[in-house]
Amino acid sequence: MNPAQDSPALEFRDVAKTFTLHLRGGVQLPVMGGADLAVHPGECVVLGGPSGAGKSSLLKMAYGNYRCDRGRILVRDGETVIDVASASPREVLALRRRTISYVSQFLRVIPRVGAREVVAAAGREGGLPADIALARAEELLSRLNLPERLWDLPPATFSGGEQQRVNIARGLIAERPILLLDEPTASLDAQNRAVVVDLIRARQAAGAALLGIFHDTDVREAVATRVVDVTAFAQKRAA
Ligand SMILES: Nc1ncnc2c1ncn2[C@@H]1O[C@H](COP(=O)(O)OP(=O)(O)OP(=O)(O)O)[C@@H](O)[C@H]1O
Repeated sequence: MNPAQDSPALEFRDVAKTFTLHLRGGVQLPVMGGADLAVHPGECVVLGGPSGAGKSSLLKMAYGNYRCDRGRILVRDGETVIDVASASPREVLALRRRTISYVSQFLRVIPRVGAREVVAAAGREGGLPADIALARAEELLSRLNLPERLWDLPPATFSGGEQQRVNIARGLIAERPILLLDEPTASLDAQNRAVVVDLIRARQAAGAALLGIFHDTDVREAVATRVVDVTAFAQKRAA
């Protein structure tokens, strides 16, 4: 058996995070300490715990948006392992191109770029040839029921649910081995939630490692292979 199959795709080891509020006289806000969590290929680990417990912060640290104060965040990148906690910005950007996708609930809109191109561009950035990226963008947008009349319009004026579907297509088009999902179904109706559940399950069946936050109980039950309550990490934060 290939030992890489058994090793995690993503692993938090003894991770701690305290926010320092510089505009509030440097007030320290400890969020978590001693966070240990491993996500293997083919798993969909769902983060649980009350609002403010640190679920989104864990995802943002794994994506390199937030620094962690202590510990390691190990990402398997092909044959090597990269510690996001100590990686250079250049290494983090390379990981985002090759290895990790992050879907938040909000689309960062690019002015004047149409929805189809927003999605296709994400595919090209992930290494897909232009024609495949375009075809796959169209396939995803139609699967996600985004009306074709909207495909060439910039998503700035789209409804919350329409923007979220463009965002999901953007995050899924490149099929990277690790997928971070921060409430990707928050503004969706039942029909589109079901489509997203199918897309997530397909990525999981293909061997991707998924780590996500889903407040919707039905979605959570449909996709989770394991739920990890982050309250334990919050309890180990600095006093
Ligand atoms: N950029 C930031 N600056 C300061 N504090 C922050 C920042 N981001 C998060 N926090 C604080 O860290 C704590 C954890 O926030 P986080 O968003 O990770 O929680 P969560 O479990 O995802 O919550 P929710 O379920 O409400 O989305 C909160 O108290 C929040 O106020």
